[in-house]
Amino acid sequence: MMADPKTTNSAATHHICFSQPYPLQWEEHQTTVPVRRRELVGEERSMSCGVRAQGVPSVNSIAEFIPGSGGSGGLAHSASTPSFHSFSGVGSPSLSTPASLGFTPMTRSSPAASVASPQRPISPQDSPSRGRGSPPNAGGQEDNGSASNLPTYQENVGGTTYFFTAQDQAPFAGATGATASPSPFTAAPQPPTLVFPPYHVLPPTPAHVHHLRAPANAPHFFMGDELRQHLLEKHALTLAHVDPEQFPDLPTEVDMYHELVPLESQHNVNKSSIFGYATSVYKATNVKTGLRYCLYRIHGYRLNNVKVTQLVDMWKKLQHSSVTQLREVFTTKAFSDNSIVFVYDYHAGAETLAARHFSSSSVLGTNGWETLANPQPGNGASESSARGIHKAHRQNSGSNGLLPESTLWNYIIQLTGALRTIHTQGLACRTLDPTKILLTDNKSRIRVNCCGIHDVLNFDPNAANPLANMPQYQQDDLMNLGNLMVALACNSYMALQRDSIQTAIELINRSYSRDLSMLVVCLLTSQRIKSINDVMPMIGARFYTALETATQRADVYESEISKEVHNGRLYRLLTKLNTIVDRHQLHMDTSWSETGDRYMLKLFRDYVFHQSTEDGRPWLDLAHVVLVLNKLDAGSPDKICLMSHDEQNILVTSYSELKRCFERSFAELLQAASSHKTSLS
Ligand SMILES: Nc1ncnc2c1ncn2[C@@H]1O[C@H](COP(=O)(O)OP(=O)(O)OP(=O)(O)O)[C@@H](O)[C@H]1O
Repeated sequence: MMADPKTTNSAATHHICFSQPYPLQWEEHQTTVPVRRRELVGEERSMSCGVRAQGVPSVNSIAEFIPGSGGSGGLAHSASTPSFHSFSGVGSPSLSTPASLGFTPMTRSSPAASVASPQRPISPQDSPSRGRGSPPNAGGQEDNGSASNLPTYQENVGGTTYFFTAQDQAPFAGATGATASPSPFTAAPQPPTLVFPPYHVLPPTPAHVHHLRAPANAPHFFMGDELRQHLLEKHALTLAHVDPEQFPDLPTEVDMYHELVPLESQHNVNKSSIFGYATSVYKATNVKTGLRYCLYRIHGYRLNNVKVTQLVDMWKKLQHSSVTQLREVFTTKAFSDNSIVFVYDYHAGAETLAARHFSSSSVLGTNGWETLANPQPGNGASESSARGIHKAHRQNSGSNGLLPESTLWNYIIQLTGALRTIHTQGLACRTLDPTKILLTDNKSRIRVNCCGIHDVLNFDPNAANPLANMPQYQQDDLMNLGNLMVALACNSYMALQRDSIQTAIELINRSYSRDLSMLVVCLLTSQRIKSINDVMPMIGARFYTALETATQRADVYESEISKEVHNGRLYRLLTKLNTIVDRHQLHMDTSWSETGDRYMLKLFRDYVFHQSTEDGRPWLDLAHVVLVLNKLDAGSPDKICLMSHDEQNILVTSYSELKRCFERSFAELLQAASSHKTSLS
């Protein structure tokens, strides 16, 4: 379907340039190209190649966007793709940051800031001009700031400094009789100039990430389902409340915390085997900051010496990614007793190692320990031993019901990292127990929990030096690490019983590499391991594996974030657009959203979201939405044809002009909003 060239007059096309000030009636801008179908709107791609944004669109180029005109029979714009090269001859639009549009930008760079004008490609050769006063360096090179932009050199001859350019150098050398030799000042080869896309578009997943995970159906515009699900679960848990009627004993406020949520199914009225007191754990919200914390309450404890604050302060300062951070300690009567509360960072969805690896029944039971400890013919571990596989290379894969060796090393590396920091600070962990180690972030991260509680509960006010026993406690940490590894490797607490430990070591010896069993034996006997630093050589190259895994994970996360960074920007754009379009009234003016800039934006909104195919079906194409919103955000000089609701007129404009309409309209809204506030106050 072609538009009739005869119906387009020059006066009308002049108005298309929008050189006249607003507000204008929309009819003043219109071309009088009659159209017959709603799908007639489209983008004028060809004009971006040479015609300036202020130029007059040719009738042919308008007709190019009429569906079917090219014989394709579909929507012309659905096939449109951005041509980054088409901007080179066109005046670059004045681009503004999202902040200038009124909202605080979330991203570091705005489309404008990061999109280099194609007319002045970014070159790393740029340097400050001499006029700015940077003194020339002897023998150095600097920009002379002249129009020719030739580099200037300096040379000191007999106390006189001569400045010359590379061009001058040959005659200069000749005049002084110097031998012609290759100049050390020869200008470096120019690196290729880069042409950046004129607006943000999401690049494909980086190849190194794509080939890492590569699920064939991974969403391209949004983060992967697995990560999304994981984050949503954490958000939900962080925001979860409990019905106060279900917990009538729960205080509404404890010190600076409220919205308490018990993290255990029932209060642990039995004394904790670790601390010797009854304990309760709650998620709570800080009243001032709204941040979520974990309150670890020790029932019926009366603090009677404030000297302990010295140790508490040391723990508060200690920071490590594998230690749950202690924030503060206070006593309270809010629970109708004397309780002491330790406030730690809250990690949504955290699970203890005990819950993960030793189910509640198996903590007391054997968890298959008997079978594993006394292998029968047919048991995988004994068979591999019989075949004489070299132990140094054997790695338990987990197929025999035991934990994979890689998991154990992963735990060892994180736990020894935590211990190293704790011991370096002169403290000791004292809680290396499966119930006091948290698994977070899809079970890949572990954190030592409840640090500092022992130090407070067992504080001796009469001790001259509260840190005097720390070396002994640090040795205990190493022993406890050995015990923890035995329990995890044997899949049972039973292995730690005095008469079982030898059998447990044999099982580890049979089922895991020699390195692992050596490490466990050394930890339990304190033979070769006198301090946590002695463990490091025994871990050896496995650090590289851990580093590699962490780096790969960081790569994947960065790739996922880069998808969402554009979504966040477009979300802000859409939010603003919707505050303008179809607004019922502004300053009691009910026609505000139907005239001038706002009318243009309304037609643009329809162009983005409400198009139909030739046979009347909704045309839904996310790529189209993303593309045109990006062009609007960057103020691209590309042309766009909008159609009136009565389908009688089309309007040719550019994204840069639409962006100006958008900014003016939103500024009006902002002004109206703030003036209203002033008048109210
Ligand atoms: N900092 C924290 N962030 C999130 N959840 C936590 C945090 N600390 C503890 N939890 C959760 O609270 C629950 C109870 O912790 P607790 O230390 O009491 O474990 P436990 O197995 O009940 O130990 P005990 O037998 O000594 O009472 C655990 O499920 C744990 O996941």
